[in-house]
Amino acid sequence: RRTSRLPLPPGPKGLPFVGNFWDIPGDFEWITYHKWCKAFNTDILYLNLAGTPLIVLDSYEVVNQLLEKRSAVFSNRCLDFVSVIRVFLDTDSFLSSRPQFPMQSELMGLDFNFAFMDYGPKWQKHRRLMHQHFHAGASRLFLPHTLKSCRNLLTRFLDIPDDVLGNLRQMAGETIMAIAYGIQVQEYNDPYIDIAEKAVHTLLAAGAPGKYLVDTFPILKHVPEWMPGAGFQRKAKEYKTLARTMFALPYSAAKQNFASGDSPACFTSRCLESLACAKDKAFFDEEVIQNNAGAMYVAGSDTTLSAIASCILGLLENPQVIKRAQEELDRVVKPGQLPSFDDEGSLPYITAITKEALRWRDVVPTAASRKLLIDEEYKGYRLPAGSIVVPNAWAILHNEDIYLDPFEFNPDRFMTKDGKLDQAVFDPERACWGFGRRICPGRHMAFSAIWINVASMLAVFDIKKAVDEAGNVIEPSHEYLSGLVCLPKPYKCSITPRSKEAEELIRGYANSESSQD
Ligand code: HEM
Repeated sequence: RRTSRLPLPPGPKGLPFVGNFWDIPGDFEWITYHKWCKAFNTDILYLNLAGTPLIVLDSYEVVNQLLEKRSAVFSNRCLDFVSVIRVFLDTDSFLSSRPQFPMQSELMGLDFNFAFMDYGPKWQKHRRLMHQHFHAGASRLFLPHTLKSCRNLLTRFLDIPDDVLGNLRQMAGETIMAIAYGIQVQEYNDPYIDIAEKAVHTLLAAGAPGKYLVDTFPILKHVPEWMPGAGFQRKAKEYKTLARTMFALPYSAAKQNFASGDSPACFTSRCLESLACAKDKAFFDEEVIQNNAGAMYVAGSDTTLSAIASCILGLLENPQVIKRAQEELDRVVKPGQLPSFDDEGSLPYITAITKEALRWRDVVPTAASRKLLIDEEYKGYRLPAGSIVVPNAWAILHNEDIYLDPFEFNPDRFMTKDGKLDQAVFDPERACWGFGRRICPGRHMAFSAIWINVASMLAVFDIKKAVDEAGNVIEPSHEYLSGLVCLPKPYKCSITPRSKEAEELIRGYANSESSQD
């Protein structure tokens, strides 16, 4: 009752009925959210999406208070009757649910992807299994797969130096197919990667709140497919088939390999093995394994590709960073060898570059939205139950009070004068993987993949801006595709071996691998 008398957070005034629906841009909306926050001098913004409240959290402080430290917020009011009930009912989940958009959950039938699932026992089952295999220690068991596809990437850059995004996409797909299913994909036109790519792009396209009109006006879900303007119904049907095939096809191949005893160590084989154990049977089943493996491709392929592609863009603009990184690599990595994960502690500058890439062009700028389950209060404002809550990670990672010149790619910001990682600087990993209970469970694996690929590419390649036939430098456009995951548009650059020895090193590795196969 008390909360209902409080004012809503500030925000632009909307029109009757539609509210701010037409004010929110379809692309890069997090930039507009941040501008509004500045204009209203607030870090918590209220928008009205034709009746559905949308709340933007624009600073680390507010995100931390609401999504991470809820227990602290509650301990301030520990005698409050409602708080006590919440603790008993585990409504600690009050901001851990996802908004359910009719396009995704009902029409596309994506409830089997746990990244989109509502908080509850079903989500917990999925999350627990994923955590078991991907926490900091466990995910190290998959590093050999990550290393192998990284080294294959180096060979691809020798053979097709122009196709930056294509090569990175193949590397990311190869890594996940090996880790999730133990499948070694084909070098070109792999059927598993092809179907997964199609499905992922359609899923991510439907991921942003309000992308489809039916998300704002759910009544439209009853419009029949044949009606003019019902294109979304046909799209949804097409996506549903794609996504289901993507989840089922590689899983059944992995299961067959497991049954024939021909399965390399991977997530699926490990889970199937432990399913034989009665204790594990109680908390997961085959459906959970299949859903988790499929979610890995959806959540882990374009994200990893985007981070490395952005990193290359940052390096192209800053040749001095490449020079400093190569000096470090030449000092640490023994001649005739490629970087390995054992070198991580001795290559702080490569770690700084990886962190800067994750900060500079934040891959998931609005993390992933949440649904507020109960009326809440923050700094004297009322946050109504049912609100879509958008944590603006981009605003945190580009906050001038935290980072000097936040739009510059500058890994040196993470280094101390004596060449160590500066622990005093706000770590972008506190925002780029999301927050609280829904924080990215693949973050350890993803960080390792980005780190080893950046280290290895810099160790053996010179990376420069491309030059056209007349000798003019081709400036990369720095254009991005906006979406739940932000991806750079294809760009040109020059990636050439640093020396004859570097080329031989890459080829030598590829030859030794193929003789082992
Ligand atoms: C650069 C790479 C990556 C980035 C930037 C990234 C970022 C994120 C973010 C921001 C979220 C939303 C968190 C939230 O709601 O607060 C998320 C969720 C998720 N990520 Fe990642 N991710 C990456 C790679 C991966 C990889 C490699 C995997 C799998 C192996 C993965 C699996 C997931 C899953 C399953 C979720 C949903 C978690 C849930 O809803 O409980 N991600 N990720």
